Amino acid sequence: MPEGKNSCEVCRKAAKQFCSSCKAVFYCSKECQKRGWKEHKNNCRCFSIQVHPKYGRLLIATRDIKAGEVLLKESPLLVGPKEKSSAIVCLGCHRAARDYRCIRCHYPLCGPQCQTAKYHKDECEVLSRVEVPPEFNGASQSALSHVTVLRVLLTQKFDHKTWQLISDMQDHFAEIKRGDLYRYFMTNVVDFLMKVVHYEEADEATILRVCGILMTNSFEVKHNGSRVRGLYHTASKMAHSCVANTKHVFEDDLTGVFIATQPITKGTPITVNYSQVLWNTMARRQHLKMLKFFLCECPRCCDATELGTHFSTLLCDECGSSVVSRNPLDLDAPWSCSKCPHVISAKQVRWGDAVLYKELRELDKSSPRALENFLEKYKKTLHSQHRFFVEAKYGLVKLYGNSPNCRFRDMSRTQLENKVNWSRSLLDLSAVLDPGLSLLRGSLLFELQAGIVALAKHLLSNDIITTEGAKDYMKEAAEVLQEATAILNHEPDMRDGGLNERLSYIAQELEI
Ligand SMILES: C[S@@+](CC[C@H](N)C(=O)[O-])C[C@H]1O[C@@H](n2cnc3c(N)ncnc32)[C@H](O)[C@@H]1O
Repeated sequence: MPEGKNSCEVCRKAAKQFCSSCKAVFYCSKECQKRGWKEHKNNCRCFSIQVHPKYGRLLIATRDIKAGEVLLKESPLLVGPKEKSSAIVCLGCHRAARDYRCIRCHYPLCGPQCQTAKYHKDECEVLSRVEVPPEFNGASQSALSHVTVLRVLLTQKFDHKTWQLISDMQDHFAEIKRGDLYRYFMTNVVDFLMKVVHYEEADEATILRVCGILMTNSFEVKHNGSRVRGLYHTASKMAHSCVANTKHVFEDDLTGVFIATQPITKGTPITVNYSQVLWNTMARRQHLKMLKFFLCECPRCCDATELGTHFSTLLCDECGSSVVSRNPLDLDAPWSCSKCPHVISAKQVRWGDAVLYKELRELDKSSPRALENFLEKYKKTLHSQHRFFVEAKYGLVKLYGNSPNCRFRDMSRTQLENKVNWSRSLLDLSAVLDPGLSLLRGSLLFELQAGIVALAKHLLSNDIITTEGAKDYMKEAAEVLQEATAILNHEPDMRDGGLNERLSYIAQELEI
């Protein structure tokens, strides 16, 4: 609660009441608060934008924030196709496009109804200058990457306020000019827009800057079942952390809703994870370096054990103990065993990582057997909480009981116990890497409650536990489900009947 002598924002009299949302502005009475709201509502926020010497602009909490609080709701400045995607989206509504093409520009639409859609209207005239439109069959994943860049460039002409807000965003122009992405952007976007689309209103440097702005600041947004990218003015100022304190969801109208997943203390940064929680340090840092142009040095990245989770840890060939990098911030640092003198070179570790990554990608993820075999095969190579083990176990937790290949009634006691035990151990991991009200925690709790009920049913029908014993399982399952529901209710997919649908499916499968 704010302290000291304060004056009313409206009439300047001494004031004791304050805005309960931002807690930064005072009023002497309810009447003054009502009168002041019209002006205050635009500034009523629980954070301020500050400049950090290393991170640049970022959001800092201006008061203590509770887990679950909505920090920000914001409409996008602009959305459009992703930089790379194998799915071709309709430029009118962003649903998956099939064979229909715009009668004017011949770019993908889902049907005549999207011909004049607001997203496509302005760009259509420009795109219709392309003499031979590119092939839009998903073979070229960047076939539509120039469209979003063009949408930004067109705001210069049609929506100057949006253009100003976007062009104020960080672009990492210098890094792009001297980095690996320069050629890629030149070929796929700059040359295409200048030489094929004959877009003459912007020069090479402006187009490259827009590529950099989109790369640095875009959020991935689900829209009409497809994934597109969107620019959000204030949210784009959030700094990255590999253990972030917010999550975000997008409403049907693309409003971004940013929610605190854990308590945030006044004066500390409000953060988002630009990378993936379930990637290990090597993968996250490479990804951030390549696409966001910085090397993360957060506590998780600095710690070879990834905050004690052993998410990157290998097992020693010689003695079976843990092997971790001597310096996780240096990609070339050797990895050494915690017990014996065995050392593995960074090159060997990277090679092994790439091989296992490929093997896991190529596995049939709908087959429990394939994932179980992977765990068996590498149990002497990877720590039980290594990223790839976690991926396989999480895959199995989601598969067990939820797939026609693996229905509860066909599962063995070991499989049911694994669903429960792995959900619990993954929850411990998520408490460190994605703490609080995260989607990961919500999903794991949901699977845990289903696993507990299924296991209880199995044990009861095989006379391993009594009805009294089964009640304890059900009591725990009910508590776990309550927490899962509270978290998952933030998710648009789950809120609108999705959660009930999943619960009905499980109840049907379990015949309860
Ligand atoms: C989406 S922008 C965030 C806003 C930006 N700082 C600005 O001033 O506009 C992302 C960029 O912020 C910087 N940044 C964000 N989080 C960072 C972190 N944890 N460490 C270093 N740089 C960070 C990087 O330059 C990154 O490319």
